[in-house]
Amino acid sequence: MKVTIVGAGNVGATCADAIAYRRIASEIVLLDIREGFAEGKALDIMQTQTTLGYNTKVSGSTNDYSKTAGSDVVVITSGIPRKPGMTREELIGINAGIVKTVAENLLQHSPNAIVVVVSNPMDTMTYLTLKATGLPKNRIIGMGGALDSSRFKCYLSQALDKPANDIQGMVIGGHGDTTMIPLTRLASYNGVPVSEFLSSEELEKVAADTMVGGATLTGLLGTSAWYAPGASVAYLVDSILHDQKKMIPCSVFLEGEYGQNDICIGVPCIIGKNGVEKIVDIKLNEDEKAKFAKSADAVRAMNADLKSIL
Ligand SMILES: NC(=O)C1=CN([C@@H]2O[C@H](COP(=O)(O)OP(=O)(O)OC[C@H]3O[C@@H](n4cnc5c(N)ncnc54)[C@H](O)[C@@H]3O)[C@@H](O)[C@H]2O)C=CC1
Ligand SMILES: O=C([O-])CC(=O)C(=O)O
Repeated sequence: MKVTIVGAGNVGATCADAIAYRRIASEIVLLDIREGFAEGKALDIMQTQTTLGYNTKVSGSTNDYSKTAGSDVVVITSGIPRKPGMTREELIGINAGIVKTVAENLLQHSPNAIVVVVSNPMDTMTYLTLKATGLPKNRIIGMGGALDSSRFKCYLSQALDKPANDIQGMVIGGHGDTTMIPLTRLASYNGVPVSEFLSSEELEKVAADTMVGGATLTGLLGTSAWYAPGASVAYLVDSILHDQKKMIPCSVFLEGEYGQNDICIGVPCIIGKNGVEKIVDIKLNEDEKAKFAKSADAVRAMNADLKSIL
């Protein structure tokens, strides 16, 4: 099984590393526009094979898409990350052109691939990829909810002082500082609602920290995060390639689900070999429904900026 990752920067290379050492794919191609960069990252990853004990083939390419031919999954991480004080939405001017060109190039060589979009503003870049390529909606998946949910569970585990893997929880809505919706009502500690252990003030703090999780890391690092983003992409690719049918919140095209149309936004999905196999329509309460509608309004307003490129 072959995976191509475009953008061999922080997120792309970390994701390649995780896919390789977890043996999720048999072959990985890293592609970047920067001369020699992807080749260097691929060689460095390949030199962990004997110490980490895997045989996945990892190669790099400087903008030669013929090397990506026949990929089962392609991941788009190319573009610029934000700097402290910026929003993800401010990246649209540069990233939209990059994502559109990269998606078109990838599909010329891998016409049957499932496309995972990571570049920000991710929901709008996912919508752009869908509109620009005309691919069926099940084959375009925006990665954001998997990451936001892992941050949500991390903050919950800290507040509860319990292991993160004993926590369940999901974040839906847009992948933005103000558009994410951590579903605190449905989060649990081994099946017991977290509200049994945390006060509403404590839960509100967990939700607020989750929403600005990416901005907090950007402030600390000077550029945006990569370990958890890379691992979240690997988790999603694993569910696709191994047909795991995991329920993962992903940014997907809605046609009536959650009361929305003509938009890509985060909702719980069953992810398997066909990409998005099902959108799970969970019952939201009135407050959650209102938050979702507001989040969709903000994502739709951002999509309007694509007029000049579509
Ligand atoms: N959806 C999500 O949850 C997340 C999204 N991101 C986004 O992912 C993107 C990448 O972030 P980083 O890896 O930290 O940035 P980075 O700057 O480390 O890497 C980006 C790479 O893209 C390459 N690139 C630029 N234009 C290209 C083109 N036309 N073709 C091929 N490669 C090209 C650059 O040379 C660079 O190596 C950013 O837009 C960031 O905001 C980052 C983390 C999480
Ligand atoms: O914060 C950013 O700009 C990158 C990103 O999407 C994340 O880490 O959630």
